[in-house]
Amino acid sequence: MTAKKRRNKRPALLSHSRPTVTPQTKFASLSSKATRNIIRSHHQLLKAREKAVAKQDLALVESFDSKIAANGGLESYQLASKTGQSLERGGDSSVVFLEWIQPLLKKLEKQKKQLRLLEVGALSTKNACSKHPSIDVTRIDLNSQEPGILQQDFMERPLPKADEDRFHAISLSLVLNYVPTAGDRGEMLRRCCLFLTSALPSCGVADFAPYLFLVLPAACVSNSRYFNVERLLAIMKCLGYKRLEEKTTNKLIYQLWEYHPDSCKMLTFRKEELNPGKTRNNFTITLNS
Ligand SMILES: C[S@@+](CC[C@H](N)C(=O)[O-])C[C@H]1O[C@@H](n2cnc3c(N)ncnc32)[C@H](O)[C@@H]1O
Repeated sequence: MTAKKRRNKRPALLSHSRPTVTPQTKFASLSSKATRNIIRSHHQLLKAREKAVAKQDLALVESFDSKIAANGGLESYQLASKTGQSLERGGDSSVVFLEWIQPLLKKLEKQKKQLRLLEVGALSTKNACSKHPSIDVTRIDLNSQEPGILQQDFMERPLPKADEDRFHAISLSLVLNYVPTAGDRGEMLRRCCLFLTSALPSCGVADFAPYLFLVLPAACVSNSRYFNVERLLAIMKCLGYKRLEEKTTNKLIYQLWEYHPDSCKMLTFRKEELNPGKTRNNFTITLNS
């Protein structure tokens, strides 16, 4: 086997989190590499910072903060991610969500009703779900890029007091992999349950169950030492989610889950080696019962 062929066989890295790029201009391919580098180093610095936080090493935390800032911080990371959303870089993930819920949207459209969607980690007010007349989108992000995006940490969003404050769907597109610790990722999935409602405005759909739209870099589930699709299914099942749809590309895995609160179970999932291998990444999600 030639060296080139061997290189091609190497498993994907987590940071290569965007779908394959159609060959464009020289400039586009250069900046695709640049955006990947920004995304990768931001993720690496965040993870290293989190380890320093766990060790309570304040000097080290500060040094990582300076490095993150020197790299352009969350702002540069968001710009790089936005470039990833552009058409020539694989596009807007909400298009996949819309395709999957098309039949429901048609019914809502006929009745002039709307689906309430919470988009966590929103970078734009102009993506496909924002343009759909039957979707009322609430957008939040740690760092708002536009007036239509509320600057808010989902983990600190006040819990709903009434059903009108809950949503028929939540989008977590490339957000969970941004969360630096495995336990916080599990808590984010659990917290989504508290914001979901099955009380859809009557539009001829019986037994509506709310949705969670999840997008992750494919390598999180296909090439992690501590995680795989079976583990994701087990965690989601125990939280009450049932998988409806799944699509995998070279770079991303998209999933549509339906939430059924009655099927929740209290189980613990710890970090454990599931796929040994030197070239694998360390992504995982843990859950405490
Ligand atoms: C890679 S970008 C994803 C953007 C977009 N959803 C997409 O699919 O391209 C991840 C975004 O999630 C946001 N984010 C991460 N954790 C969050 C949290 N706890 N609450 C709100 N936003 C969060 C980050 O600020 C960042 O802008």
